Amino acid sequence: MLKVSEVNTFVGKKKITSKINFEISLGEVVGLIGPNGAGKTTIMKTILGVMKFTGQIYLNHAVVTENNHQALSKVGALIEHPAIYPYLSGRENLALYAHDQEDCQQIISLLQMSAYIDKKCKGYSLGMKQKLGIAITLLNKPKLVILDEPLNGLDVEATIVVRKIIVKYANEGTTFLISSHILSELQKVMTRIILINHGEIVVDQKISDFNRQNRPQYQVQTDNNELTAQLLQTNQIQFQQVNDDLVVAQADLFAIQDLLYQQRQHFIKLAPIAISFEQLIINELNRQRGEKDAK
Ligand SMILES: Nc1ncnc2c1ncn2[C@@H]1O[C@H](COP(=O)(O)OP(=O)(O)OP(=O)(O)O)[C@@H](O)[C@H]1O
Repeated sequence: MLKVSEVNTFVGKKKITSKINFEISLGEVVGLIGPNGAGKTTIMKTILGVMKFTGQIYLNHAVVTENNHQALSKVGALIEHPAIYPYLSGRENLALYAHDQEDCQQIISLLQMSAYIDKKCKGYSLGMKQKLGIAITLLNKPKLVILDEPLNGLDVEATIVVRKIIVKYANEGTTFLISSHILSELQKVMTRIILINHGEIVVDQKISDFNRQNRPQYQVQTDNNELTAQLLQTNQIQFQQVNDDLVVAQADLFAIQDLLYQQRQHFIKLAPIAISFEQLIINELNRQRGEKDAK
């Protein structure tokens, strides 16, 4: 539904992003992740046709250019601060965009804004404004919703409410492109990760593949750890002894399983070593830096 092809974005003559290529399908929740200044907001603004760029962007096969925003009619976006009129109530702000009262009321209820939606926005807290900004993006059954740091200023309950509404809309076919530094939250909703660094995409994977690939080590115990250690040594399979566990590479698991079977030994423990999602991202960025330095 969204195709970004060979996109370079410029501010004046300065190139901000380079050769950006990705495609997003219906109902995907894509987490756009990367360090400060990596180019996440720039990519989002480029898709919205408000940056100078080369390359092609297609939304449902219709082309987006700096001058042609026709294709964006079914796109909701919240980038930086929500555009809210302070002297109107939340409901009046929503009414400026809403085509359908019922749709509008449902969003107010789902985002739990009923208690303050008829009050003037100038009295809203940061989190209340942020929720209203998110509500505006969800009006009129959008096909694509772009959210830049949507959890800014949200408390725990509001964060859960927003998470649930994202999952609900995605299940109904809305596609999301979300950037957030709160990785633990993003991890709960995203189906795909795009990791960007220095204006380039360095990872573009289904989240399940990313997690699987990055779980490289397992803790192993067998019914005779001592013999197993000797067996691994004899067969030149690398391992570390950590307390009662033998720590081995995921890549060696099948070979280890075969050896144990031949020797009539059995696993009594086989557990992936859990690495936090934050750590996985840091590891990946460090790996990229290492590769760059080696060039
Ligand atoms: N208007 C501008 N003029 C000059 N440089 C800009 C402009 N907008 C963005 N940049 C530069 O482009 C790069 C990417 O910025 P961008 O805001 O896209 O990063 P980001 O990944 O969203 O960062 P953050 O996580 O801090 O929000 C940065 O180096 C930034 O300084």
